[in-house]
Amino acid sequence: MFRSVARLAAGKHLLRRGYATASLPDRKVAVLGAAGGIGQPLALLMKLNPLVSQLALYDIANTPGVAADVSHINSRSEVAGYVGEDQLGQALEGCDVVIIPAGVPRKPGMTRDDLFNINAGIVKGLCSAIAKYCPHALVNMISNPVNSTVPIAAEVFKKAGTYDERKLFGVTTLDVVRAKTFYAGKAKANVADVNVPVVGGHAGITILPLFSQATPKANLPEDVIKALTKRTQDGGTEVVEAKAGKGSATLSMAYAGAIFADACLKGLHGVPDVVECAFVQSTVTELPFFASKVRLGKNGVEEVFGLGPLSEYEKEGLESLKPELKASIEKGIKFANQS
Ligand SMILES: NC(=O)C1=CN([C@@H]2O[C@H](COP(=O)(O)OP(=O)(O)OC[C@H]3O[C@@H](n4cnc5c(N)ncnc54)[C@H](O)[C@@H]3O)[C@@H](O)[C@H]2O)C=CC1
Ligand SMILES: O=C([O-])CC(=O)C(=O)O
Repeated sequence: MFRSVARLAAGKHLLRRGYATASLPDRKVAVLGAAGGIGQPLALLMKLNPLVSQLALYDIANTPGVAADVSHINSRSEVAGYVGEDQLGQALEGCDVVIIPAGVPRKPGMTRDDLFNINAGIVKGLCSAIAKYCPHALVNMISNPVNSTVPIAAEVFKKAGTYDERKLFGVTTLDVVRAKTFYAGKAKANVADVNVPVVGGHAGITILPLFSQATPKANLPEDVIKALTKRTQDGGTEVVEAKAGKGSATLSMAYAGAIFADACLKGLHGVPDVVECAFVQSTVTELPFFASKVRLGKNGVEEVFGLGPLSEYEKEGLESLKPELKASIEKGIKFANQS
């Protein structure tokens, strides 16, 4: 990701030794939940991103230490830690991008939806503050269940009169990261060259990798495609079980979150053809939110791409995921409007 920033800088004659970052615009990024398992490595990765000039690290506890630690890294951005609700406004003020990995993670035996009761309220509170302090920021929602937390955020923003569907994203990049890794292994391809779109949502069967569109092409047999699909859908559970009660994916999620935030920043910066999969407001199917490829630009989502040609297996997967995804979206909308 940072290689392409270097290319961008070089292309504009900004690069001599390292980044001529003084020529890059100011961009403030906040991480909400910055002291957590995802938040800490994500804070580190965002500190390394030359497109960030101010990095605000917010949590309900422990952010002063994380911020002091990360702030010693000799990269462009100024880091500040904010702790507790009293400081949330300051953390958010002037933000261009807000990344939300706040909330509880799964333990073995739980579904992402089992996190709803705690995380829905957390996300609702944070989004109310975003509507107040940085209503124009791009919001990258990581907190689970993403299939419900994104609709909750949309409802909160609608009520506040700040909703802009181009600026709200459920981060599904980890599904793409996993699909690429698993596909490269089976296709014997260089993982750096692999692309796999992943559409739908971010939980179990709602995660639909489109291996028929994977590049480079490998013509893998049907049973291998099915196993790859299942492994991608169960990728989160694989990590939850391996961590045996100590949480869910944090390091790979921080990596994925940093890739997606970087794409948002590149879009804001006017870099052309920035395309990532994300869970956004959508008319690609009859569901109001759906993950598919989106083009990012100066206003957030510039274009939501359709699904392209699907295999029979993917068509079946698409039909099977709709009822669950629809129910999760409706659950989020209902929660936001009743409480
Ligand atoms: N979208 C995705 O692909 C993925 C999403 N996740 C989700 O990300 C979330 C966070 O996971 P972890 O970092 O592992 O959990 P964690 O428990 O290690 O960290 C969560 C952090 O959120 C903080 N927090 C709680 N309430 C808060 C509030 N009101 N405001 C600000 N911060 C608050 C906690 O103090 C804690 O530091 C979970 O919901 C998890 O399911 C995890 C992996 C992948
Ligand atoms: O599985 C979980 O609970 C965390 C998550 O969303 C993922 O790793 O994809």
